[in-house]
Amino acid sequence: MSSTGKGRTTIEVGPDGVALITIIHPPVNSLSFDVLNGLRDCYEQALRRDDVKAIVITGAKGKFSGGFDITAFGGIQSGKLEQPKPGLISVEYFTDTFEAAKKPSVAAIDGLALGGGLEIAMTCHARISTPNAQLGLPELQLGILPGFGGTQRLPRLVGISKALEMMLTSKPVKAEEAHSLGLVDAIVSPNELVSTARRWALDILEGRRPWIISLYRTDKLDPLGEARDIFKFARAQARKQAPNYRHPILCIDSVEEGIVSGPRAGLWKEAESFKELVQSDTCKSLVHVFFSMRGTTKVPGVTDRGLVPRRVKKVAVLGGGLMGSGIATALILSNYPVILKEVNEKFLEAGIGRVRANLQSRVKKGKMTQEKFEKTISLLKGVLDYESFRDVDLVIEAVIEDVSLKQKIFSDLEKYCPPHCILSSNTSTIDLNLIGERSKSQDRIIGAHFFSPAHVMPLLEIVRTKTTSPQVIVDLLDVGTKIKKTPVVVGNCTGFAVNRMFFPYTQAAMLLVERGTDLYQIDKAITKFGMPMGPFRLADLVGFGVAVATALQYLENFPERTYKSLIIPLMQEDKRAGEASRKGFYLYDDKRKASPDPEIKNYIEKARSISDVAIDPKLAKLSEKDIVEMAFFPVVNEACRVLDEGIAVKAADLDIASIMGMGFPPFRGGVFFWADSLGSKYIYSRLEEWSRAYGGFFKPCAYLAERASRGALLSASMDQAKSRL
Ligand SMILES: C[C@H](O)CC(=O)SCCNC(=O)CCNC(=O)[C@H](O)C(C)(C)COP(=O)(O)OP(=O)(O)OC[C@H]1O[C@@H](n2cnc3c(N)ncnc32)[C@H](O)[C@@H]1OP(=O)(O)O
Repeated sequence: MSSTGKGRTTIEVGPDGVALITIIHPPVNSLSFDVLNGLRDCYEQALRRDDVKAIVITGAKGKFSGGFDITAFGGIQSGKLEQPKPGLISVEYFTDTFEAAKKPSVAAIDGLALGGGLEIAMTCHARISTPNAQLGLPELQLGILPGFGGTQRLPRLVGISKALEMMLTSKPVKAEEAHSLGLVDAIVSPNELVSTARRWALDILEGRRPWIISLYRTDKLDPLGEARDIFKFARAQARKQAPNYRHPILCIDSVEEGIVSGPRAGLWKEAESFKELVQSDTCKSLVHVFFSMRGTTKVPGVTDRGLVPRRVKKVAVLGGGLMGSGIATALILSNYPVILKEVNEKFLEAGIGRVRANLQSRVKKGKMTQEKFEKTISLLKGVLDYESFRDVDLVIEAVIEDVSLKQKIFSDLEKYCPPHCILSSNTSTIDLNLIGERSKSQDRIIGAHFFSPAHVMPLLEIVRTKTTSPQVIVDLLDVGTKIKKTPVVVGNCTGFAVNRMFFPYTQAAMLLVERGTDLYQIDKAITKFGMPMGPFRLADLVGFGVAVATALQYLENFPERTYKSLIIPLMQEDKRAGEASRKGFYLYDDKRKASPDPEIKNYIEKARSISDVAIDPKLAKLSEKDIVEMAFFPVVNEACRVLDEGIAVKAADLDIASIMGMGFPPFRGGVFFWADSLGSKYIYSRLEEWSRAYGGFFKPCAYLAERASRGALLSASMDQAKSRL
């Protein structure tokens, strides 16, 4: 096995005869190959030494282990790191060395025991944890399955159903639940952790406590017939929820193999599947997403200056509409006191009502207790004037998209808010320089663009102007993280990053329909590609009003590449406004179920004749692949412009923005990651071909042309791209 030179494992033998093995690999004690080899060496030493009677395994600095070292996947996938032969770690190390040892071992778990971390703990003969421990097998979120025996041991410790739930959702359980499930044997305070584990290990040795080998437990397993039903149900659910994923099915298969043919057969099945999945495109994409998500808070020239985020103690939200109330909900859910300002009692009441309803829906779903509801809503205060703005640290303006109204608000804010207060706008398209035109506080004006519904959607687009101070960006990044959003910092322009990328997608769909492609086929192909819904279903959901307002902004700013379609305006004339009016591209019943509407063809024909567009026989029978490419290559093209203009700092940020803001399938790694898997040359040549046939909308931008001419990656930074020459 190759070495990565990362992390180590120490062994210390106490006078009680217990060897304490500690995993040391900051920040999360991940299991690099060095750590895994070190662990085996420590175990072998402990087993060899006569002065060692029992073993305790723990992790340094309050973390047991965050699992296998995810940075090693890149090396394995590119061939730079040799992938160990199947079974080396799960069978030879974990099963035949650790678990089968003639000396008992106990895991002392503080903080995290995730993935391979929990898998080590499950090979021990008992597990003691602190109250704040979290235990789980989140491997599926990376496109793999637990590969160190987790698919075999977890079902035997907590039962098949619970184990499948934990693996398929990737959600960890907290110590208390782990204890009630039997995954943890005792919970003790952090300062008693290691001493309790030591005693426990000696108790096992001396027969005062049972010596349990998890792999061979059967008491929690359902009888075979019932188990088969559980597997059948789990497979059906997995296929329904993630039809593009193979790894959940392979995970279920491994668990089933262990139940049907015995745990050793299960271990081998798991090992073979792990080997296959590590090399899959899904794993490559999801690992890229994992690191890219963590990279969005690293902004050169901003987060590398040693600035410490200032504490935001009170926030004001202006406007209690859909966005404002969602934003207020997100803030109070993370314990920020919020004042919500509206223009009159009626609107204020409606705004507060929306926040209450957002929280109530959590109570109904069992995600929030009534007591917590009361406590959370008490953080919200409604106001009608600016008097209580004198001590706010952050304002988020979320009124309608009206430039002069926003300008007035920002000049008012300057009068009432303290000089340190961050002045942000939730605008989704309007240039921030325009909004702040009548204000002198240019350095503290920033965009805080949330996505609807704001208390649910995970992305926060932080928009900086040329004058926004780095301190203000750092402050908002901190608030974003605290309210559990993934913040992406972008530059100021019409539509910022997400909407700019998104716009050509809907336009391409309109262009295709006007030239003969079936709109329901388009939605079907795009959904199959992995988007949560197709462009037409989405336009219905968002509402045509929003679609038209955005289109106008684009037409004004990017006329050369805005495709003008009349389909939506014609539908609006007939009071079709999308799902809210029960009629859009689809018809909606009482349960919001969408069905195709035969009348749609009339609007399409009318739009075609007014615009003098003819049906193109090629486009009338496009393959699903072509539909996807014609809808998304214009998105790639726009993403290249966004990057080239410096609106985004790095391509990976746009990958995250596309996944979290547009719903781009995470298993494709984001818009750039996907584009690079196809190659810049190919994308360029197709866009060129379409731009000759269908006009400037498809014209590849200079950045794309330049990268294609060199065969360079679209995502590579300038330096990287040049070094490929
Ligand atoms: C064979 C086995 O079955 C396969 C496996 O074990 S696969 C790995 C399974 N484990 C996981 O999926 C856990 C992944 N990690 C996480 O979910 C979260 O990082 C966490 C809950 C451990 C910690 O979360 P949090 O405290 O918010 O810190 P977070 O910013 O995410 O991570 C801190 C740093 O540790 C890194 N890190 C976290 N887990 C890591 C891992 N398993 N390997 C390598 N690096 C890891 C992060 O990239 C980040 O690095 P950075 O500071 O350079 O950006």
